[in-house]
Parts: sequence; C-alpha cells; structure tokens
Amino acid sequence: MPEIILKNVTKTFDHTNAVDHLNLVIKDRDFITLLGPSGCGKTTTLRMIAGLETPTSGEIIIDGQTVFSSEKGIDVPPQKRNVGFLFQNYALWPHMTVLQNITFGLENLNWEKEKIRERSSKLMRMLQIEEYKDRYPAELSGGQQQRVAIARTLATGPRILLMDEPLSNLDAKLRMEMRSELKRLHMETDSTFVYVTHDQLEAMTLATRISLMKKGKLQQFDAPLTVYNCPSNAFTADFIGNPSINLIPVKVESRQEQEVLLHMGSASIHFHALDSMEAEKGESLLLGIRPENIEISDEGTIEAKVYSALPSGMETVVKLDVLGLILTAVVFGDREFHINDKVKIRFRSRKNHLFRHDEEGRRIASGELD
Ligand SMILES: Nc1ncnc2c1ncn2[C@@H]1O[C@H](COP(=O)(O)OP(=O)(O)OP(=O)(O)O)[C@@H](O)[C@H]1O
Repeated sequence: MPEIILKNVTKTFDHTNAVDHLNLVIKDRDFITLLGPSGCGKTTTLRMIAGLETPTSGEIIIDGQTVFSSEKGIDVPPQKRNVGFLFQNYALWPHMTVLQNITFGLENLNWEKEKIRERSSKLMRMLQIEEYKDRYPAELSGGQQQRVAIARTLATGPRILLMDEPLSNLDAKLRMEMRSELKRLHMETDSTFVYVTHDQLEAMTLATRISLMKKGKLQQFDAPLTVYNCPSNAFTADFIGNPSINLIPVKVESRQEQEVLLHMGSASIHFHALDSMEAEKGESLLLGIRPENIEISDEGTIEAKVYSALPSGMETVVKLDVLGLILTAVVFGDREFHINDKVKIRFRSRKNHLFRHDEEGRRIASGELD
C-alpha cells in the first residue's frame, strides 16, 4: 500500500517557511495535484517526498516506512524510496534511441534480457511509442519525447510517481492529449501519482484530490468538485474556476436566523443560508457568486449594462456593470452581446457563498440569493 503521509512537515529557507507544518495523507492509488500560486511550496513539498530536499522538521512515511524523521534522525536517500520522478526538463539521453532510453535503467539494475524486453514492449504499447523505438530523441515531437520520458520513469516499476509540471513545455493541444494519457496511465499502473502544477484546470481535470497551498500552508485538501463547490475560504474559491468567482464586498443589514439581508453595491439582496451561520448585523463580508450563477435573462429583476463580451464559440464571458459593480457572467451557446447593451440579470438558485472579509477569508455559509 504505497500511502504517503506527511506529518507536520516544515521547510525553512532563509528564516521563511517555504512549507509550513504540512499534514497530508495521500492514499494508495490517489492522483494528487499540489496546486497553488508561484512560490507557495509545491516543488519543495514534492522534493521532500522524493528525498531531494531535507525537511527542517516533521516526518514523512512512504508505504509504511519512515523515510524522514527529524526527531528520530532518519533520512532515507532518494534511490531507496522506490519513487519515480518526472520533472519539467525531463532530458532524454540524446545519443540513445527511444528503446535504449527506456531500457537503460533496467540494464543498470541487471534485469534479465527477456524481462527487459517484456517490460519495454508493454510500456511502449501503453504509451503508443512502439513505432518510434529506433529513433533518437531529436527525431521526435515534444509530446512523443514526453511519452518516452514517462515510459523511462515507469520502467523500473515505481509504485509512486512524482511529477513536477511535466506538461508545461507542450502546446495547449498536446497538453490536453497528455492529460488524458496520464489519467489512463494512472488507472493502468495502479500507482500513486503526486503532480505539481500551478494550472487550476490541470489540477481539476487530473486529480482525485487537490492539495491547494498558499505561502507554504495547506488551504484545502479535497476532491476537485468539493473544492469548486465548497471552497474552504475566499482564496480557494478564487483560485479554482475560470473565469474566477465574483467576490463582492457586502455588509449585513439585518439577520433572521438563516436569512441575511446584504447591502451590495447600491441595492439590498437576500441570502438564505443552507445551514446555520455566524454573521452579525453591520459585519462586512465577501459574497462569492460563480459566473455561471449569473443569468442574463429578460425575466431578471436587476438591471445591468454590458461592460465587455468575450465570445469563444462554446460560451461567452460577459463582464457586467451591475449596481455599480463589475461582475463576470458566463453565457453558454452563441448569444451575441455588445458593449453598453442594457440587460437584466438574476442569480441562479445554486450555491453561492459568504466569506469573512479578513486575511483568512473563511467560508461561513453557502446558500441561495434572491
Ligand atoms: N534552495 C532554495 N533556497 C532558498 N529559497 C528557496 C529555495 N528553494 C525554494 N525556495 C523558496 O521557497 C519558496 C517555495 O518555493 P517552491 O519552489 O517550493 O514554490 P512553488 O510553489 O513550486 O513555485 P513555482 O510554481 O514558482 O515553481 C519560494 O519562496 C522560494 O523562493
């Protein structure tokens, strides 16, 4: 069971915590993405799991074995952790063919010839690179090289594969293709994948669970749709989703049990919380409305003006001037909008969120608007 457990793992560089008391349990066969803005500690976390970076404190357990413990003085070297790495600059050996690149590691481990042949054939079939086996890396496209690099990493059969932005050198179309290859590969190999990315779409589409970090601290560790629908705070709500959620400063005008009247822009709006919540009269909060929850419709009751419209075929992102605020809506299909068009909007009765308007920005309620 290649479960990875991080207990209170901290890494300090120059008096700042790149990773700050991180606790994670990555389950067997999970596909975890480590996500967050530049400098939040994703790569450092991955490198500490790999054994390439020594934590300042904490404990790391892989497959039941303690591979690092500051207290017990344990630090197992990378080659003894039975993990495979795939980094952004995955340099293949240029003077070796595809086949030689894949089999080199196995020959070094003194595998039998027949076993090497079996393993390399299986991997090349799985990654659809059999026809290139005698070519040199320079004779392959970026995506083909990437697949060879994956095959080479998987050859020795690591049950844990650590990847740091492995698709970032590829163009958008290839990246999309490789994402589905990686998902299939994850299923076929029964391995545990840990994948670093700063791209929220990549994290959403690949992961079984997303670990979202900010300034070295874990913000949320949940399934992608849970992070999307139930963000733990305003930061996670804002980081996940494209276009981003609308985060609107509001003030509580009055409150009756689970219903609050919010002052928003130049108007008031009702919010019905699905559960009990803590909000006090006069309190400043942030109201989070996903762009798909703003409907432009003649049946709407709130007047708005089109500030800009960005059609992309399948959908149009429409920026609206509403009650003196600029809000983003998404309209599916091929409706046309023009700048300064007068429209009406209403909020869909789906989940909207209220967050504290402070540094932590904790979600205090989810509910409906009218
Ligand atoms: N060897 C080092 N020496 C000093 N500071 C470092 C070192 N490695 C990382 N850091 C700092 O630690 C923090 C976390 O870096 P890390 O590379 O883990 O971030 P990241 O989330 O992977 O960022 P990116 O998406 O930009 O790669 C950053 O502030 C970085 O400057």
